[in-house]
Amino acid sequence: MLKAVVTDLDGTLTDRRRRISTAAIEAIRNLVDAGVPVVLASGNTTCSLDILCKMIGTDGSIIGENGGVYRYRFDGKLQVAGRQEACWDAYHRIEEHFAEEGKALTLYSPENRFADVAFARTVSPAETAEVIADMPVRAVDTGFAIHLQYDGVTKGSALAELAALMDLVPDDFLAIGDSENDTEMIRRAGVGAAVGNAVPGPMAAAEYVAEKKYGEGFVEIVRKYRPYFLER
Ligand SMILES: O=C(O)COP(=O)(O)O
Ligand SMILES: [Mg+2]
Repeated sequence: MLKAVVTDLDGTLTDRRRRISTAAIEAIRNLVDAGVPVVLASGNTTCSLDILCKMIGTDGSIIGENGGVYRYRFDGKLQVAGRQEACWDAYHRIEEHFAEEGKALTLYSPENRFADVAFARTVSPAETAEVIADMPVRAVDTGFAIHLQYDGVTKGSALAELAALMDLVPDDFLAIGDSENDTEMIRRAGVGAAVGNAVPGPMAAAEYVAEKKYGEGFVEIVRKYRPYFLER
């Protein structure tokens, strides 16, 4: 029996251009109205997730910064995991490395991040990962940005912590995603699923891969597993 949903945002509820699927929003509202909690789990910042939760109509439970922050409901305390200083050390080394090739990096909303460091995919994600291979920080390519995150911190580790705050366990969740940053969450959830546009990592970890892509894939997955939810 499933009790809650945890879903990625970019590439799962949105398309390549980050336009949100209205069908996916409807599917989330139907779940919420049936008493099924829906958690947004993203590489995005807390403030951007907050606006989305309000407008979609969830209770504000979120995982942000790829697991670096999480919070139960709007009025819960924001929990911060990992070590952002270590991510900044890694960032400075990457910055120097690419500066030698004449390439400057573009940071994404550093003023709103408490745990990770994110920047534009204007440099090779693989080369970025190599530059910091000996550091306790991983470079994660989401297809939308490159994120630097402290070892062991993932959407999956945050799911375990957040589930406890919700009086649940990861096994109670249906998890849905599309990118490398979703693999651990998909693996740890009771049921892990990937949308049709997913990259190989989360696809291999998923027990079900949707035929459809992006928001339509999300809706397909929710429909498939709807009978397994306990309505409250
Ligand atoms: O912030 C990103 O780079 C991607 O965000 P996502 O985890 O919602 O796909
Ligand atoms: Mg994504």
